[in-house]
Amino acid sequence: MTLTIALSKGRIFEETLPLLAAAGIEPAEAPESSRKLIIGTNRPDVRLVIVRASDVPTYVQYGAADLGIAGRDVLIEHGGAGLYQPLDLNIAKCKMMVAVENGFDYDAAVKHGARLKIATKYPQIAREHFAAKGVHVDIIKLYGSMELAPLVGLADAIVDLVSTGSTLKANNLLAVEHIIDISSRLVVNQAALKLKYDTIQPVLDAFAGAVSQ
Ligand SMILES: Nc1ncnc2c1ncn2[C@@H]1O[C@H](COP(=O)(O)OP(=O)(O)OP(=O)(O)O)[C@@H](O)[C@H]1O
Ligand SMILES: O=P(O)(O)OC[C@H]1O[C@H](OP(=O)(O)OP(=O)(O)O)[C@H](O)[C@@H]1O
Repeated sequence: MTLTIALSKGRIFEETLPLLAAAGIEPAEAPESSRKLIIGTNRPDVRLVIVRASDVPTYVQYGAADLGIAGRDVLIEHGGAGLYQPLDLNIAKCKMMVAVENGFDYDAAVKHGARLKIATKYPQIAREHFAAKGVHVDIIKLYGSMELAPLVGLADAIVDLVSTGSTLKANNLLAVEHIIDISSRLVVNQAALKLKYDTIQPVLDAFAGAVSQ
């Protein structure tokens, strides 16, 4: 039975390579240099499909891929329906943060009960965070370049991923609140796990053994 693994290009693909190697899987091509969306491997029974990071849970949910690797951010926004999440892979690590333009008094705005405009690619995470704090917000959904929003008056604050902090710094922004730690997880289609148990379980075991703490 063929095993299909959904991955996104870039950091997740790169950081997944050692885990795949531990399971005896080597991609035949690198997605960065190939236009192909289905990539074979050294194992005739394993193929990779290359999709947008935020589409990985959808492919796995509907069984178009048996396994996938997705960030906790993406999984929370997706909701996780139909997905088994057996393993935190400890890769693509970063933090979900609230950030504002330098000089904006975030604490005062929150204290005064002002209604804040929040630009983000992660509306679910943002909504839950501010609801838990009892802060009223209008969420403005963006698909990228969130850092621009406070600089041009689109939003008071952003909810975005931060790793080194250099993107915030380059745009005169300051992180004011930590929401959650993010890393990527292995996701498995629940039906596939039963039907293809003999193929999937050794891959899960190999990944678990190769996760760095
Ligand atoms: N700067 C970062 N450092 C470490 N991990 C990150 C960083 N930015 C994002 N991530 C994590 O890596 C995952 C994949 O990020 P990537 O940049 O490949 O896709 P994306 O551009 O966020 O998604 P899409 O292409 O679907 O819009 C994210 O979902 C997140 O969990
Ligand atoms: O704190 P830093 O180390 O600067 O990382 C943070 C940046 O990383 C992510 O963008 P990414 O590099 O994935 O660019 P993209 O969203 O345009 O793919 C995220 O959206 C931030 O903009």
